[in-house]
Amino acid sequence: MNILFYHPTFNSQTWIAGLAQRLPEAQVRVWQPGDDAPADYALVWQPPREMLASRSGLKGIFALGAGVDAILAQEQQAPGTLPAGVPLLRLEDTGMGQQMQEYVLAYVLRFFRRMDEYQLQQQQKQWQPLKPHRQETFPIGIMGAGVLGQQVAQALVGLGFTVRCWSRSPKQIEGVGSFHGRDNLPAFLKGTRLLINLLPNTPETVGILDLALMKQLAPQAYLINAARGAHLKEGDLLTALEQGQVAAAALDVFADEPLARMHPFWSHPRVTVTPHIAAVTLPAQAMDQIVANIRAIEQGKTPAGLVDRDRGY
Ligand SMILES: NC(=O)C1=CN([C@@H]2O[C@H](COP(=O)(O)OP(=O)(O)OC[C@H]3O[C@@H](n4cnc5c(N)ncnc54)[C@H](OP(=O)(O)O)[C@@H]3O)[C@@H](O)[C@H]2O)C=CC1
Ligand SMILES: O=C(O)C(=O)CO
Repeated sequence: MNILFYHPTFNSQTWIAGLAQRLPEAQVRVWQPGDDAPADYALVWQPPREMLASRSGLKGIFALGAGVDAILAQEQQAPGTLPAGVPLLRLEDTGMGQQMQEYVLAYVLRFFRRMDEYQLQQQQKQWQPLKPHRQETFPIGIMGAGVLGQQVAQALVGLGFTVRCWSRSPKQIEGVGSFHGRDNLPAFLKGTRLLINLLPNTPETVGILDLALMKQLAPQAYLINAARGAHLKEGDLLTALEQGQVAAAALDVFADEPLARMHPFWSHPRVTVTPHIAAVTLPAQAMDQIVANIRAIEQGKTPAGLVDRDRGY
């Protein structure tokens, strides 16, 4: 069994050694330009087109992350990047669920306890208690109720918040209100005081976080975007902040990353910027899942994390 590995920044030796330990029967190699030797599986993130194009014999391509928008966009821009008919798989959780719970809870509590405003008051040496928000009037809405969204919802319910989620198909999540489909998006948004985005970036969801959507939220709403920058109309958020429709935002992802040094988000008093760190790929847990999936495929079983290329996630 031959396995190819390519990631622009990860330490490839960590992955080569970890895969060899988990799959001793495999020969694992880092792809180099010009390498067209046979391979059964490829583990990739932002692969150069030549790595996989017209490569025959692949039984699976593993994206080294949860979101596959980038690799699907590569295929759109350079057809053949992903050989047709080869299963594309993504990481499902592998430690990203807990990280996302931590990230989102940090900002939910920052906004719910008005710590963002106390931080601004401190800069003015202002000793001024503020009227606390109350959970009864602070409903939280999560866009995306998949692997990450559900874990975040359960953590928030555990803290006593009222939580609703929005997904493509109906969901049954204990203690969480469920809305699905575009027709029910207004009902999901109505009254939502804090909105969390955990959607995949697809042709249906790109640009979904625009001013029209923000205006459907409760006044002085909060936004946490930990999904993709492509979801957010950045200028619309600045307008919503200026108009008071949005009180504050925590953003982990941006239309262009790294965020340009001159971007207004860096200095905006009501915007918090983090450098796409909400939930990172953890090699050990990722390799455990990938190896389990390889073994499933070898045994003719259905692996976890299969991507529907047409659907985009
Ligand atoms: N900032 C960061 O560090 C990280 C960001 N991410 C981002 O988080 C995203 C979510 O990850 P994950 O939870 O694993 O993904 P999943 O595929 O498990 O969940 C996606 C959810 O979005 C819903 N959805 C998809 N399309 C639509 C639509 N058109 N309308 C309504 N709902 C829709 C799905 O609905 P249904 O269940 O009905 O199919 C599902 O509930 C990733 O795609 C990635 O972009 C992920 C990891 C880290
Ligand atoms: O896994 C993902 O999709 C991420 O955004 C982590 O970088």
